[in-house]
Amino acid sequence: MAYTAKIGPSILSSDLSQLGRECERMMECGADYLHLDVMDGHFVPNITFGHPMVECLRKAVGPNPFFDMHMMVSRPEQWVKPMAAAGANQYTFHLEASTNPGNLIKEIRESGMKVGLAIKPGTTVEELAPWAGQIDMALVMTVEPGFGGQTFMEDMMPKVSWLRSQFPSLDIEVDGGVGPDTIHRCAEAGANMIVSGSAVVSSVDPRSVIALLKDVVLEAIQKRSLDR
Ligand SMILES: O=C(CO)[C@H](O)[C@H](O)COP(=O)(O)O
Repeated sequence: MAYTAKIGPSILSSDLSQLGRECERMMECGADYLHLDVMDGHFVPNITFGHPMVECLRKAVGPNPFFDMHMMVSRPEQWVKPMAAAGANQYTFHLEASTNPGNLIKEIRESGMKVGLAIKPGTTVEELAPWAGQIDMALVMTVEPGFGGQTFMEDMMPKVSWLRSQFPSLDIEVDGGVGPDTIHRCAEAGANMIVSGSAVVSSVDPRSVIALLKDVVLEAIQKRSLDR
């Protein structure tokens, strides 16, 4: 099995005036990567930040933390080069926002970033499937994108199970309402990259929450490999 368990806190729910420090805090608490939510107020009804902020963050936290950019934007092709220059490591765009996913995947790769492809709850996994062989990661949204702190949509889990059965070595990420109460369902379905916002960032003990999430996913991966 090529994939492993990785926990990526979403810093959307953190104190945005202290973003650099919050990112460092998450890494010190055992995060494997950082999930950065870019929202343009058009693709989703909320605005966060863009590449100038990512560039500042990169300078603040140094070269190591892996920046997984979740691009909730209407024109994802517009921000590939600026995000690569700002220090992003992975560029995850929404299938719903792209007119030419094949071309965009190529552009992201050429700019030196890994490629993620996200689907909203209303998009079927079969629509993502034609691109799965060309991407590094599939993101199955487990809330409607736009806001942190929403309720986990368990009915998205068949999408994750299907992807895992069809693409055994693909990184599969879940995002939205994931925490200690919902991680078991994600892990059983086959997700290995876990975005968790409020459950980690607002916890009094983020280190323990990250460790718990990771243990559950590692256990599920181990079980799957024994069952094969
Ligand atoms: O993409 C997102 C919202 O669109 C966030 O990453 C997500 O909601 C994480 O926050 P929480 O774990 O609190 O739901």
